[in-house]
Amino acid sequence: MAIILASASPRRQELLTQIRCNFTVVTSNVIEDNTQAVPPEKLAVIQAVAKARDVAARAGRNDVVIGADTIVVYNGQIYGKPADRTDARRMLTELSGHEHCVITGVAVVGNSQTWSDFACTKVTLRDLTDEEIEHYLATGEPMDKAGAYGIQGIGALLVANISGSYSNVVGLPLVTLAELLKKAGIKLL
Ligand SMILES: Cc1cn([C@H]2C[C@H](O)[C@@H](COP(=O)(O)OP(=O)(O)OP(=O)(O)O)O2)c(=O)[nH]c1=O
Repeated sequence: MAIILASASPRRQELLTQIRCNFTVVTSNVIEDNTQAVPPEKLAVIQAVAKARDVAARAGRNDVVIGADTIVVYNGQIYGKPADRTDARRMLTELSGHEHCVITGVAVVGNSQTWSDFACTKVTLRDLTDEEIEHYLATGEPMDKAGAYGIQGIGALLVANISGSYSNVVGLPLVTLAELLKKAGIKLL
């Protein structure tokens, strides 16, 4: 039995390493579509399940595959990874000074079964000046991150408040994941 992380995200790899989980990485070929007409929590779970199942189809029978999908939700809108710098600027301008939700769907696939769940963390960005947004864009950090910021990086300077799981914001809610892995017969602690 081996644990496979179906993710290209270095943050997810770091979080799994942090909890001393032995795993290998196989990236999925799933193309995300944040325009699907389903509630945001469901969208994140659907995409996490799709990523895990895509890799599970190519994995061994006894392997356990983890998939995840992170989105930001504010004012009824979904913010995924920005398309370009203009899109990142728009996201940061809209999120500035407001509380939003970071939702990560997680899926564990093993033994032809799927277990899935999501976590939701409330994050408030402080009021950002146009100059601060430009400086942050210039770091390049926003480009591969949902909502165009990374709480674990320079983006920490944008965050006024967080309520809920921190690892969820970084891309993998570890307590939620541990519960799913337990159902699949894997105890982390
Ligand atoms: C809000 C926020 C998001 N993120 C990241 C986590 C995710 O990697 C990314 C959202 O993109 P995802 O589509 O969830 O994941 P990904 O494309 O990076 O990787 P894969 O699909 O292969 O698993 O945003 C941070 O790193 N820090 C943050 O503070």
